[in-house]
Amino acid sequence: MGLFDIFKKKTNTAAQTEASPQTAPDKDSDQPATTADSADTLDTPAKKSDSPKQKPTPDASEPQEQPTESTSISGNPEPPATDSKSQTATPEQASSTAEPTTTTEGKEAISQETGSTAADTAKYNAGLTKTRHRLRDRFNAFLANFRSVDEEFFDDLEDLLIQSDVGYEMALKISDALRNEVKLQNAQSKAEVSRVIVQKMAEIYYQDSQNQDYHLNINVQRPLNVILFVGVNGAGKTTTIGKLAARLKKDGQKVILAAADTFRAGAIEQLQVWGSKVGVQTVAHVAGSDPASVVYDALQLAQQEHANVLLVDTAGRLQNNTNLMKELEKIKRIITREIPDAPHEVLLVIDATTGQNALVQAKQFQKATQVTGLVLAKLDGSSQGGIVLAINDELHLPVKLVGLGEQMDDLRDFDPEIYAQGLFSQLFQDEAANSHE
Ligand SMILES: Nc1nc2c(ncn2[C@@H]2O[C@H](COP(=O)(O)OP(=O)(O)OP(=O)(O)O)[C@@H](O)[C@H]2O)c(=O)[nH]1
Repeated sequence: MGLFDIFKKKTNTAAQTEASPQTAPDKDSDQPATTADSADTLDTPAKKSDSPKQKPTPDASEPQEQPTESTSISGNPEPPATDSKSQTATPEQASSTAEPTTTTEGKEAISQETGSTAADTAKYNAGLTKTRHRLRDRFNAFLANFRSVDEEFFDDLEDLLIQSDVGYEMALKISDALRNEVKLQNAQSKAEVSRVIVQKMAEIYYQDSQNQDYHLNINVQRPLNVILFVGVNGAGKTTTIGKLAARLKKDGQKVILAAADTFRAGAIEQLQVWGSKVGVQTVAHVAGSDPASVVYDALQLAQQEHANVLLVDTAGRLQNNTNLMKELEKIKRIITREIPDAPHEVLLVIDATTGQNALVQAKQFQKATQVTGLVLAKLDGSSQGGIVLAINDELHLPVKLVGLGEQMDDLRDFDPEIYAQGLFSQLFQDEAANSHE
């Protein structure tokens, strides 16, 4: 049975949950406290132009020197002194909301193919609703104008795919593959052509995904797993950490959080609130203190307490700020000095609603630091979830986790198969309907 048939079969059997996804709320309104803060912590880059076949170019401002910021980074190898200002929130302070929201997951049968439950599939399908509808609408509009399979057809298809955020390279790859396939299968009618398009998109996507390691590098045998979260302001780092902590704790892991986003007072509190909700300790210093010192203290505590996982939040930063990137390097140096094979993951959190900008950000962060994987947050509020295809294809960076809402239970491991199914399932249905024409 081919991939197309597997998808078709699954599409027929899976519950077609089309629940309206939660809308991503407005970005955290907390403002940085200092002017240096606002200069250093840049907003998400401007939206991409709609002009077709415009290959996305990185933000005009490539990495460049910035004026010295008030918190100078010493060139000396640390260690930062253990700070007496260090505060940790105890699990006992956890409120009655400490437990993750109850789901029926435990009762669900686990798919032998993907290891995911039917509840996961339904969650993905719901989260991908906006993306799927956008793709379907564009796809249908494109096919409504179908006359014949000629060069103009393939040009228009490339435009459609680029505008659907699958990425420039991926769009060309799909259209090239289709040229051959349409000839090979002698597809001429609208129904035949649409079937081949969907089939090929799913196949190319699936092939691409085969070379990626989607698994989070957490090894229970390791004395301590350290995961560093990076990304621009408001992407969803803190929320992802909170949700991941809840999941790991539920799995029996001892987790500690490090509030190394000392740039924004609100960010420290936000992480502490998550720590308290989940029932794990959060190591924090006062706002404005050296983030590397927070990480050092958190490493000490995690080792003393025999924690399994340390999740480190960092300040929202854009990669074109050299000082902030140096700060991130310093954090990494301290981690590696304490635990030579750490950090075990550097996860770049990107906001799925930003479409092509997510790809631009990922490219720039990849240049500046060794990102090992991506978290695609706010997939539920995005109509541009096809960006996963572009990121996979252009950066060869695996998406490891996806955020499908703001609640504790709204984080999932990235599952390429359910993702592709969620993205293409509606198109398959349409293709089936078309075939009756
Ligand atoms: N719908 C939805 N909202 C999300 C998701 N993840 C995060 N959010 C929301 O996005 C907003 C920003 O998330 P944060 O976790 O504060 O982002 P951050 O990257 O830590 O931001 P800074 O602390 O400013 O660097 C918050 O309102 C979150 O509730 C998600 O998967 N789905």
